[in-house]
Amino acid sequence: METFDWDALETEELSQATRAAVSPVASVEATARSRSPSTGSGAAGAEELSFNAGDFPEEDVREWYVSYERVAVRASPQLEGEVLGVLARGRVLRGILYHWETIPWLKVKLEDVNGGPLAAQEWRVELPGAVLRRLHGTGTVEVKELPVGSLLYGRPCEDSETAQLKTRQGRVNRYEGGKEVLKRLPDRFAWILVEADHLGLGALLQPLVDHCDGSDGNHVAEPSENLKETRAVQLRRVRDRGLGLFAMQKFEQGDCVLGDRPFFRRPSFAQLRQQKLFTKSFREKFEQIKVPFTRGDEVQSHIYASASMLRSAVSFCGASLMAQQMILELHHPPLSSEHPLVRVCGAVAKLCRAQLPACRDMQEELLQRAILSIEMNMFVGECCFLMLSRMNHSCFPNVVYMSDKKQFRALRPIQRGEELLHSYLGRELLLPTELRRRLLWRSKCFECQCERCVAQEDPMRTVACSCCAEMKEKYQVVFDPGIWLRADPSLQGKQLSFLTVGTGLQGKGVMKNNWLQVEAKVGCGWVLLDGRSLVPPLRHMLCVRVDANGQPCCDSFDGSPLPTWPGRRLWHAAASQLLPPDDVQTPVADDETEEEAFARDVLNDLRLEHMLPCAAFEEGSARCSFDVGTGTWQCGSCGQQAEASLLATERLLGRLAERTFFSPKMTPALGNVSGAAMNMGANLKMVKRLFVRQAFELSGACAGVLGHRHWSVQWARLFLVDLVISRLSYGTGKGRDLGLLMCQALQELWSWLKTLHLSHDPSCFLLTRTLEAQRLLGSDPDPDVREQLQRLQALSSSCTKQVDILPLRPLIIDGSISFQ
Ligand SMILES: C[S@@+](CC[C@H](N)C(=O)[O-])C[C@H]1O[C@@H](n2cnc3c(N)ncnc32)[C@H](O)[C@@H]1O
Repeated sequence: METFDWDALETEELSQATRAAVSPVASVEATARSRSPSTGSGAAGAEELSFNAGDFPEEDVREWYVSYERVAVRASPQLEGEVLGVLARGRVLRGILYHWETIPWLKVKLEDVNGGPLAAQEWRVELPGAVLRRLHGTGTVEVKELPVGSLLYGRPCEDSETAQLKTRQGRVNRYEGGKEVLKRLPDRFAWILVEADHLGLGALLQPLVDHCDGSDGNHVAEPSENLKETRAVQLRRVRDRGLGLFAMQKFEQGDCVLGDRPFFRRPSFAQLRQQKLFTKSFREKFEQIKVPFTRGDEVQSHIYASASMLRSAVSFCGASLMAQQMILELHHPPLSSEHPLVRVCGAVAKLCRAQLPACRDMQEELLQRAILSIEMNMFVGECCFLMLSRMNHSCFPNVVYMSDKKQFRALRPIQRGEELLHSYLGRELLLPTELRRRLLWRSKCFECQCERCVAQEDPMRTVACSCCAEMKEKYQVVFDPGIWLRADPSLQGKQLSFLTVGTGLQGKGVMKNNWLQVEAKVGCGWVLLDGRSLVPPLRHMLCVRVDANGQPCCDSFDGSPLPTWPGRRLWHAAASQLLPPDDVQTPVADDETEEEAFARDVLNDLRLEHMLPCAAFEEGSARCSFDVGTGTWQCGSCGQQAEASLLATERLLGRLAERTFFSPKMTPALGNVSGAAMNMGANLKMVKRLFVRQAFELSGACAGVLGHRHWSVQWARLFLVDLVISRLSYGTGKGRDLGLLMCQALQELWSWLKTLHLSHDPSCFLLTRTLEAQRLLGSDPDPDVREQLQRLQALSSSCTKQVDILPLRPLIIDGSISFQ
């Protein structure tokens, strides 16, 4: 789509504005008087139109916004009035409504609409001695002396030792010998036609109304009666959120709700690098910018200055005046905010201004606000919009942004009066509430209050019910020659029967200090599970869990889960298929980082009693839902609460999962990547073997402690799918077995996403992978593979994908392919 050329417009507009501004003020008044102002009737009851400078009573000023594509700002309230500027749809203005021969006009301060804090103002030379100077090398040269009474158009520039006025022609000192040489003239006013029904255009401006959601008994705001809304979308003020966009008509799923043209594009870092702006000393100082970020009782981290902030600073300074003003008008936190991002942007602005010639002339505070504003309002594709940027966020959005078309489409039917909400998050939508809110607070400085974030239950944190599964759990006596079945859970308990090694037992779901209540052929009673709890300890398990086929799932020596335990089975199989045997078995790698060592310790220390029973992994096993308010899990089937200690374990595993699956660590580039490898796609990432092994161990721990429905396990599955797709595409591998693992993981992911009732169809996250899996395995004659493919086909053919939220990540394991 073509971008509107704001620069071209501004040149034209500014030259006209300059002409108007330097012409005598009286000429505007004369024009107005000639149209018999006494015929007008102001919105606030003004009987006469007056264009005198001071006539702008604050009590009559209201907020408006431009609802037509573009509107002209004129020197007088008449269609022939000189055009001083053009405003785009979405601009918000403060002005007073007047009627001029029944036609409504809005009176605005010219400075407000034509540059805002950056606007050039009108100045007059008051005393002799004003000299226009041009910059020359490191100093200035005198151009000419300006006679008393000359009018100038420019902006004060306070950064030099002497206060100056910066005009297009050069600079003029504002004070000489302590006296004011230049005097600023009062504000000028301009006019904008509010409604153009008589021209067949309808409303051009709309009053900015407050939105009432009805919760306080008020009606949902409707368009003003006088000014009928002709647009499908309206801008309103929303409590605690600034502005927001609202539907003025019904939309069906898939309808285009709103499109816009970007007014600003941020250049890529490569483009900036070409300008050789950044010196070594700049870089060093830049890299030191960081501010601590703490939230609640979470571990403290830092917010660092980012390269995108630099790009914002430089591109803002190089943007047209109009674009600069529009950026500053977009929503951003006040500079008084305590949010660390505000301080980081302040430090970046200060550094840029001090060290980059491109930013030297910009006021520090404006630059800080600009960087913040761009951070808050940037869209995919590095664009800023006027209208689209007013859309608020929800983790349960009703519209989705299509970056190729630069428009929003309805994700579901939308009613008239509903707020239009899109998600600022992409794949992060698949994170639990706590993490989503943290991310939004960190990057966009607000506490999300959407229905997903304030819901009592967080389905992302659903875990398997250990109690229910325990009821179905099977055990086997492994201690030779056998153990006693006792009437009570104690060594003093009456001996009921001797159970010989190999005896099968059915768990009753009750465990007390390592004593398990069981049902044996001979009757009910208690057995001790772990011999290590005896005094002196036996250093051996007495009974271990067995799966549905009677196969032991735990090591008979220390009770640790075997690869056959359902919690680990998939991940052990994945590691064996994708990693060389040495990597699966080696306990500690030489090049282990501190972070990796920490993760290993966490996994080793995981308490065995948290490990779920085998039955927890069976189809349809009971689940515990997470209550966000109390931080507890409760089973929907047996009503039992999970152990309180599970919360800390789940948080720890979640933190590791976030680091591991959400932002997989990449191995630094390994030598030269040959042309053949380049064909594999620009985003090919290489992951360390050790990292993959640990990731699978973590996957097993997450699944084994939390069950198959927890978000961390889903991210582990996505990681597995991406690894397998990459392996089947680019490397060598046992295609059939890997293919089966991938198909199963994909199906589980589809079924999980369906249970979440998200706004987006599961295909927005999974279709690319599913189609890729079908393509890669399409020619495999194996009947098991064909059956899996048919299931995937059924999923992919019945979906309504609108966007690709989670693009495929080609992840190559270090050493698994050759670049020769
Ligand atoms: C891109 S702007 C959206 C439009 C903005 N409300 C305005 O007045 O222009 C993003 C900012 O809007 C606010 N915001 C957006 N969604 C919100 C939400 N769900 N809850 C609270 N504030 C929100 C935040 O201050 C955020 O930084």
